[in-house]
Amino acid sequence: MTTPSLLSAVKPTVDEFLAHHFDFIVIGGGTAGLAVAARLAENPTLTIGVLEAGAAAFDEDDVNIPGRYGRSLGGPHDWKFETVGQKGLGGRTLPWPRGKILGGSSSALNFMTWNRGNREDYDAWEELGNKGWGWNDLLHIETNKAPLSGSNVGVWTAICTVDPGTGARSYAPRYVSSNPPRSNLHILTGALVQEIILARRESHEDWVATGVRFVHHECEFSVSVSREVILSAGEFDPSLPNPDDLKSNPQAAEDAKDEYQKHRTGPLTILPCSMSESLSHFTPEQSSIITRRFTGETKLGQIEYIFDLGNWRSIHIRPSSSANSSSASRPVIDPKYYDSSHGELDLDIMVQGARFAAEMCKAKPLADIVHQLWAVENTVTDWHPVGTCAMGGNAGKEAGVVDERLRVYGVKGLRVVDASIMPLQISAHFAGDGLDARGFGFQTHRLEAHDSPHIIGARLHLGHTMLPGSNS
Ligand SMILES: Cc1cc2nc3c(=O)[nH]c(=O)nc-3n(C[C@H](O)[C@H](O)[C@H](O)COP(=O)(O)OP(=O)(O)OC[C@H]3O[C@@H](n4cnc5c(N)ncnc54)[C@H](O)[C@@H]3O)c2cc1C
Repeated sequence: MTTPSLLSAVKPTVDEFLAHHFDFIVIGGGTAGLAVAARLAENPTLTIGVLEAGAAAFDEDDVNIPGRYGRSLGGPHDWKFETVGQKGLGGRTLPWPRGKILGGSSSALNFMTWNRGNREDYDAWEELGNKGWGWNDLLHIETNKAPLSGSNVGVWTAICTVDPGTGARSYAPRYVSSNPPRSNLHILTGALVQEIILARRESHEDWVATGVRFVHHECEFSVSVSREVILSAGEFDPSLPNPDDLKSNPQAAEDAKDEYQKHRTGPLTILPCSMSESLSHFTPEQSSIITRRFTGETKLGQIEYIFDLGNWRSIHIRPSSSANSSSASRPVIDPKYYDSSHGELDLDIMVQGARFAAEMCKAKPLADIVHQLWAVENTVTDWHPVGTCAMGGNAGKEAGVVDERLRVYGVKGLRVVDASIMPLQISAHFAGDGLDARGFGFQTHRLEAHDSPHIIGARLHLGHTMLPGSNS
């Protein structure tokens, strides 16, 4: 994993990083961030910088060894977010782990399952007006091997992101492991970006992103960029405040304006970054697509049954630890399980899924190995949130944050490139899968909800029964 090109790209000091003049700055060296950085670096005339809040952990067994998946949950490479209390779950809060590490959630945390959604998932994105995001455009695939050919209904074996040569986890830093090394790509780890610096373009309504401010070893730095800032910090950026707050507080808005005019600093220099709560309100176009999905007219999978051979006894989550940042700066994560206007529908899907699973479990061989059926109160997160900076499509900024080229509305030189841009949930893992992190002694059925408005493809895991002594 620690190839010479990777080592040369990761800068040991902030001074070495700041010695370069960047055309592009990528905020977040995660799953999407490193992919976009590597693609840009293929052009030798460009200089690209990546700022990643977490550490590089190339030689850690819990990261590299596939069989140790799940052990990093709740550890130093996890942001350790949690939802607010969920009314629909009897007030329970759920831990929402996200990767804080070079490689992002693909690195330390994710479970390496690799699959694709249904053709209809992507075509729905395009139908909303996001040109180029339909199945045919995204995947020029000649192959016809289900489930990779646009229909994931039925039974199939998922592909895993494990390197067949080394047997190690294959994750995002592989994007930047080119040979020969790319001398135009520079990565700084331990760099927490706190602000995207915006300036008003002369005689324009629009803003332009000119650089970013970040903290490294408790010192503050800024770095400018000649072309674009690319935000790839995942679905929940804990540091970047939400300028929507200004809308409900006229005095704060006035102060911010004043501060900006005098000093070119403050909240107005920060990008919009929606949270999932606002996304529970669908546009009519989104609602009509979602309604269609549940009428039985489509062949889109709604429930995923995972025959899971994992053993969760050794996995621990610290549910409410906030070791990394103050609670004030943490995002409010409220997926509104079983609670919003679509809550009844979500619950109905879960109940039907559980009933069907119960029927399946009466038949051998499952009947011999599954002991109990878990009820809805055991619903846990499935760790695939999307849509916090969604593509707006036909409805533009009324429905989202970026256009179909992932450019932030109203700001020049700023894009968002990560899972947050997906406007609707897909019926697949997208870089994953969940686990029962609470270490049940008896594994049975477990209900999991896709963490997005709203549940498309709920999961019901048919885990194995814990066998005596099987705690390796
Ligand atoms: C436990 C778990 C299991 C999963 N299992 C699977 C699976 O088996 N298969 C699958 O397909 N998907 C799985 N997923 C989902 C998948 O890993 C994520 O959806 C995907 O990695 C998201 O990619 P991203 O680029 O949007 O964000 P990330 O990969 O999370 O990258 C965001 C990066 O930005 C950094 N960052 C954030 N804020 C800042 C800041 N202010 N300054 C600097 N850096 C910042 C973060 O530290 C992180 O490295 C799983 C997820 C989890 C949590």
